[in-house]
Amino acid sequence: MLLKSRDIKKTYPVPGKTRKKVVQALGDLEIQQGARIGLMGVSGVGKTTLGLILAGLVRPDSGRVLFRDKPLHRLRGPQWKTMRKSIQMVFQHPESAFDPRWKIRKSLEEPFKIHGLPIEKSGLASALEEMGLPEGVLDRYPSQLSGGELQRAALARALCLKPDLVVLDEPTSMLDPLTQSRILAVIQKSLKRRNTACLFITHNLHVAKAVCSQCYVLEDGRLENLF
Ligand SMILES: Nc1ncnc2c1ncn2[C@@H]1O[C@H](COP(=O)(O)OP(=O)(O)OP(=O)(O)O)[C@@H](O)[C@H]1O
Repeated sequence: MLLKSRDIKKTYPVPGKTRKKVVQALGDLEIQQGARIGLMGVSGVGKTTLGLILAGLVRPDSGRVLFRDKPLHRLRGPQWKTMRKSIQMVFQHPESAFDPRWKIRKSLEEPFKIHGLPIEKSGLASALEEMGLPEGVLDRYPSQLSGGELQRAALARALCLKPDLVVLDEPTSMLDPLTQSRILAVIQKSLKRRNTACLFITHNLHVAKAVCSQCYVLEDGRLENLF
């Protein structure tokens, strides 16, 4: 098993109130190597929170996340670094995922530097090209790209690291329907080629059915199998 979570609970402070906001994902969620798993649920139910926890970016207050059968949030040193490279997340709001002071090239190169991997210049350009973006995008700042272009640059950045799992949080929400269907096809091809698993967070049942072989719904703090 690549990743497994059980009975996740996370609380957030609410400004001006003593009672905290509780986000729960009770039950099991399992992701096998190469699987395409959907996650649906109404707005505010906690899908992004669960995605962040599964990607190792937020620590739950209670519950368990196992990455390759080891407690994810207890990994340290080289094991933590390996997990950080193996699990990538593409955020719903791509502008928050790019440093506004950096050109796209630096943002795409940075993860390679962090993980001590060689940077293939042509690799970056072809990752962008795969997402329908010209190489010239590398020399632009995030503010010089549209929301949809940034979203595609974020997908290129995550996938060119060849992760084992990518958490995609509404990764095509800013794209027009035509580009959306093209990019969804590209995402699926890329996942299949590298046997990359994905957790696909979406509000769109048609998209979930097109992309995923299995889909969970988070409802009233419980994970249920939708299909
Ligand atoms: N950093 C935070 N601080 C305080 N509250 C937060 C924080 N992040 C999320 N929340 C709250 O936790 C709840 C779950 O948020 P989350 O973004 O996980 O939901 P979601 O299902 O992804 O929603 P959407 O479909 O609208 O993106 C919401 O009520 C939200 O306001």
